Amino acid sequence: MTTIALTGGIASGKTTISNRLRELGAVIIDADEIAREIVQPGKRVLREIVDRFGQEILNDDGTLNRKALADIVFNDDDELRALNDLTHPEIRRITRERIETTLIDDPDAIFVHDIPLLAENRSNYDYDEIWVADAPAEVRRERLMEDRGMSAEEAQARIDAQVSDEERRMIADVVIDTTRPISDTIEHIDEMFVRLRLGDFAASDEVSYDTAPITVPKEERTSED
Ligand SMILES: CC(C)(COP(=O)(O)OP(=O)(O)OC[C@H]1O[C@@H](n2cnc3c(N)ncnc32)[C@H](O)[C@@H]1O)[C@@H](O)C(=O)NCCC(=O)NCCS
Ligand SMILES: Nc1ncnc2c1ncn2[C@@H]1O[C@H](COP(=O)(O)OP(=O)(O)OP(=O)(O)O)[C@@H](O)[C@H]1O
Repeated sequence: MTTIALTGGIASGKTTISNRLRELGAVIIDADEIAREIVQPGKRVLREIVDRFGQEILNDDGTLNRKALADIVFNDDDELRALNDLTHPEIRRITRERIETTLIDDPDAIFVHDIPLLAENRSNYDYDEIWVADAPAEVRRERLMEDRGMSAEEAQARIDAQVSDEERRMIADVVIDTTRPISDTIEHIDEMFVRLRLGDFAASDEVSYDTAPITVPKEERTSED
């Protein structure tokens, strides 16, 4: 088994990269997808979220009103922590379960764990390599406004809820520059996948996840963050 963590700030290009890796034969475990599954109507985690945040975060049909919840949690660190405490243990449990099930069927699988909050949570997984999709916050803010119809304030609030680009790069074994044309990024991914198949890992002893800081206070971030 080979395990790769694919992380990056919001709108950094992770999904574009993981779609290509799936085409190449990797098994993708997508944390955002699992996070959506656990808040479907009838699930325990959704009930707990309603108990904590109130009926206002539900749509009329009983599904989660994602924008209403996003407006609350991405503007208040305590509320975000409360949501994370309700969702992250279950996301971690399902992730482990998926890895174990896949391993039974395919012990040689190349796993790619698409995990946006790896640096934030210092998630305790043992990866062969950590790949970071990297684009400056300004570029990602524009993408969120253009592609996802967010206001500048909404986009900035999401970016501010995450660690800086610099902190993410500190835990990287491989940095993937996603400001380049997508075809260049795909070519880079294809080359790295060949390397993985050969079992030739880029992990450097000098990159130590354990010594990376967890956050840089907002006021100390540089404009490139
Ligand atoms: C608040 C919610 C409902 C907003 O939903 P929405 O559809 O607008 O966003 P979506 O889930 O598609 O996430 C998009 C991106 O937002 C960022 N993001 C999401 N949750 C968080 C969080 N808790 N902290 C920081 N960034 C986050 C990530 O970069 C993610 O890729 C949703 O993000 C959520 O339930 N978050 C808590 C679960 C979680 O932490 N998910 C992240 C992966 S583990
Ligand atoms: N070189 C590139 N590599 C990857 N994505 C790129 C590149 N250039 C532009 N993009 C664009 O960046 C946008 C964000 O990409 P994507 O949806 O893959 O990000 P993401 O990290 O999965 O987002 P989220 O954090 O919301 O899950 C997409 O519109 C994608 O087309």
